[in-house]
Amino acid sequence: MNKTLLRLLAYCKPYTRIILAGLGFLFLSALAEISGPLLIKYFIDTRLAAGLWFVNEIGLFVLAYLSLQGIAAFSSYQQALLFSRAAQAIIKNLRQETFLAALRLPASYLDRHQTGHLISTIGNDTETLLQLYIQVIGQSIQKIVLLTGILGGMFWLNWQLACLCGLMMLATVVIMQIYQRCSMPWSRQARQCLSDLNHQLSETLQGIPIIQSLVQEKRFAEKFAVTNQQYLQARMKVLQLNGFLLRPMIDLLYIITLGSLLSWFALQGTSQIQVGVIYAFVSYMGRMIEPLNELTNQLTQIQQSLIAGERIFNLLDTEKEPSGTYQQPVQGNISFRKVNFRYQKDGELVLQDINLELQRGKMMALVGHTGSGKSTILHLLSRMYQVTSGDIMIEQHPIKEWDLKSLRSQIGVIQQDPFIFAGTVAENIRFGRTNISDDEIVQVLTHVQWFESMNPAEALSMPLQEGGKNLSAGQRQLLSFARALITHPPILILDEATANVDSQTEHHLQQAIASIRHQHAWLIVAHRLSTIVDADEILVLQHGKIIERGNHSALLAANKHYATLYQLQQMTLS
Ligand SMILES: Nc1ncnc2c1ncn2[C@@H]1O[C@H](COP(=O)(O)OP(=O)(O)OP(=O)(O)O)[C@@H](O)[C@H]1O
Repeated sequence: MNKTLLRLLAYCKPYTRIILAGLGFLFLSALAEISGPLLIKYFIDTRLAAGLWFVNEIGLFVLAYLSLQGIAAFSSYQQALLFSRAAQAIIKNLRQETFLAALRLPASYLDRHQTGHLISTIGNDTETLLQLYIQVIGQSIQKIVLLTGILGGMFWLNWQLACLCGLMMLATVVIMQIYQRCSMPWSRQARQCLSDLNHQLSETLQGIPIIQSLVQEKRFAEKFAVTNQQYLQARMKVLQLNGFLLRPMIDLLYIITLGSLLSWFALQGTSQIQVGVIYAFVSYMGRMIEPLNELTNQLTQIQQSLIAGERIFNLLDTEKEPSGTYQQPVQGNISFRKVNFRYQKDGELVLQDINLELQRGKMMALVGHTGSGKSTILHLLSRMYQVTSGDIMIEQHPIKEWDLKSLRSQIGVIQQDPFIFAGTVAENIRFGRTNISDDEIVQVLTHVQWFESMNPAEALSMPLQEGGKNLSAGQRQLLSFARALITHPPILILDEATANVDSQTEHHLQQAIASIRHQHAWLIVAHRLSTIVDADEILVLQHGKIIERGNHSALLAANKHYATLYQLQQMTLS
């Protein structure tokens, strides 16, 4: 059996009871369906053909037949209900598992995969699987049981004719296999197109302001239309294969079998074959075509689900970020030893031979041209990526041996463009850390000068829109400062953290930083050199290498790269 299918079926385990109850109803429904024609056959052969008409008996036969139909309908409804219940619960678990897996994806994975594709997997693919659980577990089993029962009933009536019908079913399975082979690539393409559509949608929605300001709506609409068309073509191809190959072939088989049966009956004459048998066979053939048709219809759906399952398992099987077990309160002692790093395995080295030492109470600044590798050093320290070679030591312990959660909770990161979640200011600062009190939040907001721009009484409960759209870029940075500072992490990483605030606010922030400077180890990236002149050490980076190091006055005295950069900025300012 298909590996993905087996793995998907394993998710049914916690719901074995519900599924078994569903199976019970399913067998009952199939039994009732199969018994109907046998009852009529018995009535025709033993009563009708023999001319025995007893009104009481006819009433009993009618009642029995109607009861069988009632049982079949009720059981069928119950089994559908039970299987749907199990399926919904399984999908809920699977969606949660996929979301959790997405939350733990390493940064390197996110670099290589588009967000829209992930949304598609968590949203669309799990929903597609719902059909698999309802149809495979529920309806397909029901149809297969029903077909097997019908075939059994046929064998009991006449084995030669039953063989003929069995051959028809065998031929149907072969046709289904061929169909599956032919349509699988198109089904796969359809899912990929759907995923691409989601990706384009998410990217476009995020970029609407820039698209509108550069008047690029038409180009984006055309790009979307191309993928949309490809999706339609792939879906149509599957439908065409279904309509032109699968359905006609099965219908043809059915007609041939039915024709053969009728010819057989005509040749044999009613003397040799009871009329009841003829009725039962024709009735069974009629009942056979419906589940066969439904099975073929479900085949496309099942195929889509298997592809969706493959995509979900690819996400679930993605290697998690490796984490060590070492845990200890961090003091703020950091060292980089001969660190080399590349983002992609076969990519260029982005950092080469990086050596640095930083202690609590000290401030180190990284400066250099755009793309010189400053942010990458910060990413490595917060263990978003692993070094290619060399070592990063925290408290004399290799960073790879640290427990990731413990390490990250002791590092505060303040970014240039921090992400703000929809919620209140207080919720964004607290960020799930329930031990933080409102007073502490007010304290930290005062510290970062937040109340300069907002009334303290309203600030905490102020609702923030998704991405902090109702805040200025500077306010978002202040909020990010508050979020990082509130837990007093021993290590603080600032990546262009004051780039968006005005000079006065920046001055206040500098004062705030100065007042707590001795409590943390600071690693700061700044383009505005005026903000880092009092750093204990400044590293100047170029093409991933440290080309100069020293404090501000030493670097000015050296009159090299840093001095030129500084003088250029001073000239621009004046
Ligand atoms: N996720 C990534 N995948 C691949 N390459 C990356 C990735 N992030 C950065 N790079 C590359 O690594 C190099 C260093 O980037 P980095 O962001 O560290 O530079 P930076 O000095 O911080 O630049 P800036 O001052 O513009 O922020 C650049 O060439 C960049 O293209």
